[in-house]
Amino acid sequence: MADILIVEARFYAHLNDMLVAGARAALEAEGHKVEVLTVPGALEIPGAIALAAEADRYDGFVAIGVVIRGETYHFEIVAGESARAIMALTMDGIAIGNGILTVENEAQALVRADPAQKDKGGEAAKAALALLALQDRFGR
Ligand SMILES: Nc1c(NC[C@H](O)[C@H](O)[C@H](O)CO)[nH]c(=O)[nH]c1=O
Ligand SMILES: CC(=O)[C@@H](O)COP(=O)(O)O
Repeated sequence: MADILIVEARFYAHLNDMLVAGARAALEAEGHKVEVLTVPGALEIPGAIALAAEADRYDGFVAIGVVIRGETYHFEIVAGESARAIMALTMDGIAIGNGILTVENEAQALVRADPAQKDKGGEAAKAALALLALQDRFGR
């Protein structure tokens, strides 16, 4: 049994609820313990994971959020920098599944967030578990 922290950016609450539900279901189906930490936006997710990882209480993390393209370059910053920083933490050996959607519109997000459709929250949770299994395999 692993202790997993879901870090969710509640920028689009109704979409996040679906993503978190999918992630939680995938983790609890395999008997893992789940906590949820909420931050304002996707840009805060990597910093929150870095802080939580220092506390040494969690085996792995699932990043949950939705970034929808607006009118300005802000989309590129939020989508790209959150992914870049999560990847940097992953390369430091922290098991993170990235479930931050980066989409053109809400319709794309709905299909991907819905656990009964593309279930990207559940997919991210399974990715975190896959990295944890690799840590076990390689003795980290
Ligand atoms: N536009 C979106 C944001 N923007 C907010 C940033 O993530 C951040 O909270 C702010 O710049 C303060 O540091 N966040 C999302 O999660 N989704 C968006 O579409
Ligand atoms: C992440 C975004 O692109 C969006 O929320 C910001 O919208 P805008 O570029 O229209 O300010």
